[in-house]
Amino acid sequence: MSRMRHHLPSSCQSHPGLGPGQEAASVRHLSREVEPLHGQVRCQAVLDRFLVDDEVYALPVIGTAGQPVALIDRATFIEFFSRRFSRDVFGRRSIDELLAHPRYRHGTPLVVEESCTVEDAAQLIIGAGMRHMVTGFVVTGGGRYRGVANGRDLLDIITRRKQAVLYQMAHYDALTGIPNRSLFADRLERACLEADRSGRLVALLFIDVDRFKQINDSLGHSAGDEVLRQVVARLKACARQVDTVARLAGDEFVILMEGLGSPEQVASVARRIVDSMQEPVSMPGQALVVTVSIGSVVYPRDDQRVGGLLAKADAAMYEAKAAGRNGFRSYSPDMPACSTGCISLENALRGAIERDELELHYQPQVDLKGRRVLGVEALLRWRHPERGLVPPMQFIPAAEESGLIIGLGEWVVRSAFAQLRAWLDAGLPPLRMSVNISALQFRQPGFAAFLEGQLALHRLPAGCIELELTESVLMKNLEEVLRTLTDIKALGVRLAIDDFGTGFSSLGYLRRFPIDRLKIDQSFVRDIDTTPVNESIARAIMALADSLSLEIVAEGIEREAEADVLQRLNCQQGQGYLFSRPVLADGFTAWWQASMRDDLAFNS
Ligand SMILES: Nc1nc2c(ncn2[C@@H]2O[C@@H]3COP(=O)(O)O[C@H]4[C@@H](O)[C@H](n5cnc6c(=O)[nH]c(N)nc65)O[C@@H]4COP(=O)(O)O[C@H]3[C@H]2O)c(=O)[nH]1
Repeated sequence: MSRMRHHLPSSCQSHPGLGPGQEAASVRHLSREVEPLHGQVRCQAVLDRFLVDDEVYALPVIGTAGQPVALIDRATFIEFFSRRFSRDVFGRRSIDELLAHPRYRHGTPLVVEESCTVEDAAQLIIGAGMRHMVTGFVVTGGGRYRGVANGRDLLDIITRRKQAVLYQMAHYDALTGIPNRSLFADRLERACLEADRSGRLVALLFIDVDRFKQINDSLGHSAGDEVLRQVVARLKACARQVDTVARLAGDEFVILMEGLGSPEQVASVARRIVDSMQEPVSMPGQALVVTVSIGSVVYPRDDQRVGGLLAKADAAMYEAKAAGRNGFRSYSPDMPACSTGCISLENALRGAIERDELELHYQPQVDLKGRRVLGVEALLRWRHPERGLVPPMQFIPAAEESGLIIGLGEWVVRSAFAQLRAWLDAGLPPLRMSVNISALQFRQPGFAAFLEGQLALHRLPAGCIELELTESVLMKNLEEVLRTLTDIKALGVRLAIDDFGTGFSSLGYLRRFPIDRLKIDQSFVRDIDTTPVNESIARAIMALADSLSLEIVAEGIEREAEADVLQRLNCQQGQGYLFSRPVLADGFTAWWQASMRDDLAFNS
């Protein structure tokens, strides 16, 4: 039996795309030492090892010259062994005879040097055949056998790596490199919890660059960007090392100060910032004086609710602006709770259903080969009277925080079901409707009963409905989640995991939960034709879905080249702007009918 040896690519030691502080992980960390067996040993010994040690997923076989010649994986072996005839045959025969069995296809092992990076190992697996994702591979050090590694652990590491890059993108501001609003919100919450325990104070400084719009409009965006970068450098120089300097949006910054003994320290930092701005900002060919207005608030003195602090610091900042800019105000209760620029999203969202401001947009899911419509995803939009069409990511987090998502989510289910009924009544062919369900909605007692009622009300076959859940929904209270999933599944409704790969990606739950489909997150689909690590991840997810008999759909396909790669990887279903953007029901109906006519014309 021949053995495949793979040489370390030159890129092994470092890898592009890693975030700061991330080092290239090697497969050394993945290997488990498993004593190899010899080909002459009886199969009974293999079975004994698998039965005794739950953690062993594959056993290496060593040839006469001491080189690894095969891997016997648990799943295949146990399956063969437990067949009635095999129990006698394999129990008495040698491993060599087992490996000669035509149905035992996992003989040839993939051999990888322990210093190889996990990304390069993934590439090797792709080259050698995805079965190694299930069987694992042999790890050698200096050419000698060191252990075996599990393909799923490899996938886990690559996914976590990708998550770290996504984390950086999701939590840090790209222009200035400082924490963004989301990371700041997280740190603020933790700082206040700590203050409750320690009895110390937390302060927020809300900083707005004066007349920034004019700078941007007159000098251009790149000059505006440079001003913001230099302002950030000064804010950092004035803050203490332990403080968080974050960018909220545009020209709005915030400094979070924790562990304060008295509020006086806040004013002195604010004064230092105002003073530091006296030095002009140097731009190519000119020097520009930039000033800032600052408002501050102290927790718990000014507000005991974490959620109210930012609005109060903002209100204090507006007072500083109103007093002539280039100055500082600390919050006092006679200031309006919310500044003129601050619109309470939560209040505006309350009553959005009654005011008929919500809309569902529909985006098709197609079969990548024939481009026929297989299903449609309902996506929520809020048509705000002043702001226009608001995308869900701008209001769903607030709706989740306030609990409003439960009412909104029910509205989405009712409306999507009614739309599907309307399409069926209009004589259109049945299609699958996917609906996003938030964690809070999913955890509502009686959620499955609500679904059952809506299915009956709209006379829909349950198999036409698919709920899209994010991984985070599934990760808490596993037993309870499993009960709800089982109740929903009992109705016949399908279940999909949205944004697969970006969350916790615990492979354990995939096996436990009655999931039908995985949606490969769009961050892995983006530029898959030119980004090998995205291709590796998509391929690995596909192999995983295949081994667990799950359907798979790729989201966020924008270009033909991306669709081509996905098809080559055997992904059969896709969704994305390439086929259609999410549109209102009428727009979708027209698009759908046109695509059916094209199909007919093509086939006649
Ligand atoms: N760049 C790019 N984007 C594409 C492409 N194709 C689709 N998209 C966008 O990708 C998102 C896919 O939805 P999702 O992963 O379920 O992610 C959804 C979902 O998690 C959440 N959401 C939307 N509607 C609802 C809802 O009714 N209930 C709940 N709980 N969440 C919802 O908001 C997220 C964002 O929704 P949208 O803004 O509508 O953004 C949608 C869609 O417009 C493409 O080719 N390129």
